[in-house]
Amino acid sequence: MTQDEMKKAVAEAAVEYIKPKLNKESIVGVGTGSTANFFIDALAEIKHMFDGAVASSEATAERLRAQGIEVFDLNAVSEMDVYVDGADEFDSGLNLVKGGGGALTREKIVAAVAKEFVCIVDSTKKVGVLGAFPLPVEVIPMARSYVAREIVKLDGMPEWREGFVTDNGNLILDVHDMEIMHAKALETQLNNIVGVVTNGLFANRGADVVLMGTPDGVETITL
Ligand SMILES: O=C(CO)[C@H](O)[C@H](O)COP(=O)(O)O
Repeated sequence: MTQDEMKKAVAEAAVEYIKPKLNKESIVGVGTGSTANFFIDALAEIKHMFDGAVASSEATAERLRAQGIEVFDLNAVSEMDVYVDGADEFDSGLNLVKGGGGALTREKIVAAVAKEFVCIVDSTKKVGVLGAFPLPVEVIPMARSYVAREIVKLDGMPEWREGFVTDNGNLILDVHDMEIMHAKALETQLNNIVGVVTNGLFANRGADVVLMGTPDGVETITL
């Protein structure tokens, strides 16, 4: 099975988490990236079961609309049962590193609103210790150098993702050489640096379920 086939399999499995709409509005939170794109394709097949979606990026919003799925402003949504998104890494505690596509802040906001976060990954994303994938940190442009210096004090090696601007008009520092032993604490510590918008650690609100595509099929992992 190729990596793409594993991504497609988990995306299709995630559709099972969409509850049919009963007497209330049913809005699905949708992540960003190649695995999330497979999920959007799978969602399009069951459009009749929900009212619309909240997108975690402009790219996702465009793809949802292209599939005929209505995109809602998060401010107009008071309740969301499920958020489905990929990840760059996950560990056995269902802590995640996300933001390879630069959409981490909106992803974290939509995940925060959802009752359940279903993370869809292929087996290459499973790690013993987070941090081999450079940890993205979204920063306000004028704070870039200051935040980079503060990250160096935390033993990280920040690299400016030059030329990339987030959907929020900010910049990304990718932090290399972090062996993340205390994900929750580091997530908070990075967020406390003035000028940081958010960082790609999803530990204080990690995934509730990870669906992992393997060559033998989809594994469901919960705590
Ligand atoms: O966090 C993300 C985007 O900001 C993605 O979920 C993450 O990068 C995984 O992407 P892919 O599904 O393409 O491997």
